[in-house]
Amino acid sequence: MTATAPEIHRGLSGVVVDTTAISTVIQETHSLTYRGYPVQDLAARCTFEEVAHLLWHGELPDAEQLRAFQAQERALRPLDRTTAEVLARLPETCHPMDVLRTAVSFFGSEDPTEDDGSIAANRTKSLSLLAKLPTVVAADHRRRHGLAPLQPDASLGYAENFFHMCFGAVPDPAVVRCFEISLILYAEHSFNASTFTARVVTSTLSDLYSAVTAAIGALKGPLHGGANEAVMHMLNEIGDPEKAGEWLDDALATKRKIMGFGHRVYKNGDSRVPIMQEATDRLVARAADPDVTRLATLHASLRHAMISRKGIHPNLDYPAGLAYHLMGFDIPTFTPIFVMSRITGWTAHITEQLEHNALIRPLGAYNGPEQRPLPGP
Ligand SMILES: CC(=O)SCCNC(=O)CCNC(=O)[C@H](O)C(C)(C)COP(=O)(O)OP(=O)(O)OC[C@H]1O[C@@H](n2cnc3c(N)ncnc32)[C@H](O)[C@@H]1OP(=O)(O)O
Ligand SMILES: O=C([O-])CC(=O)C(=O)O
Repeated sequence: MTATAPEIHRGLSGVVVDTTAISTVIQETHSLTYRGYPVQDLAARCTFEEVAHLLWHGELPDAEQLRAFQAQERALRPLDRTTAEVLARLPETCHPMDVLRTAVSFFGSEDPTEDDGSIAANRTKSLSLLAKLPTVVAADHRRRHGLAPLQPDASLGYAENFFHMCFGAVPDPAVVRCFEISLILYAEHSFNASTFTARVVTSTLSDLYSAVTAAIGALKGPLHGGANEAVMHMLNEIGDPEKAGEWLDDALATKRKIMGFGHRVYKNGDSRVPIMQEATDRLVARAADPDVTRLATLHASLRHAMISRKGIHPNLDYPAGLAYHLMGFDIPTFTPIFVMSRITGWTAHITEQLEHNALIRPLGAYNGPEQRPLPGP
């Protein structure tokens, strides 16, 4: 009697592994909700801090809760001297995602409550990471440009403070708002690869820092968060809007993946793209610069060509990559900004995993050699 071959779901495609109350991606209607609220409404009406509270606590904060949340986040922003020294010793060629991964791992080693996995302890750690990650990203951004780090400014909101720490100035509120919209859109996306990674690590009852460190590693890859950087490299490679179609034909002929396009869940368009594209278009209009207009034309031409040639739509990384460039960030900062936002979703999932934990351990269908004896003697 031959055993029936197991059904294999490569890449876990289409597999439902657990329930979640944090967000849902409805591919049929291209919609996304966080705790039931449509993401486009959150992007239109909320601050990133309110969305972080929503993801962690299940509800938007009232005025008093928001004040307390902001005060705690602002107080936790500075890095201690040891962390700053450790990060300053990393090679200057080190990718900022490696800097962040090291920073989170180091935060864990310094935290005497590292192994306390209670909800209360994990909330404190999550807030501390939310507050400190921008300080790390901004210090590293400045280091790449030969500049000394700037201390966080507790009078500024999350998004404004990040600009201040990177550039020593806060831009026009319209630019800050576009940035904040990107943070809201990047905050959470159900069982994506990095969140699933965090849940796998958490399912072994390992600590939150280990789960977040692993999630950063998963996000770094160009098939996931690293795509927002790859988008900008690709636009630079094409250079000329006139060449978009020809470049795409050559790339597709060599089976190259076009960065910022396609999605495992959305097959007819990512629900977040129209909101981010509108925000990016506002940055383009505001710049009123021929080079920016050229870049935006190239961006639009490639999008149209990809949809018409392959029927494959852009994902959030496509407009976000261009937006971050227009805001003045260098390319290696793009995926770390994604981390500054997704830390909210990851840590909400870590809590949810712990509340109903089951060790995550799938099976593999073995296709190696039959059992055999070791070579003699
Ligand atoms: C925030 C985020 O993480 S969003 C994702 C960011 N990643 C990217 O932008 C990287 C580029 N995109 C991709 O590599 C893919 O679309 C993924 C990894 C995101 C999704 O991949 P999957 O769900 O596994 O789809 P899969 O790779 O099987 O694609 C199905 C078909 O569409 C093609 N396809 C999908 N995306 C692309 C793309 N970006 N460029 C070219 N072809 C593509 C595949 O080649 C495949 O074609 P085939 O059936 O002829 O072999
Ligand atoms: O859901 C996914 O697979 C990837 C994604 O868009 C995200 O993590 O924001």
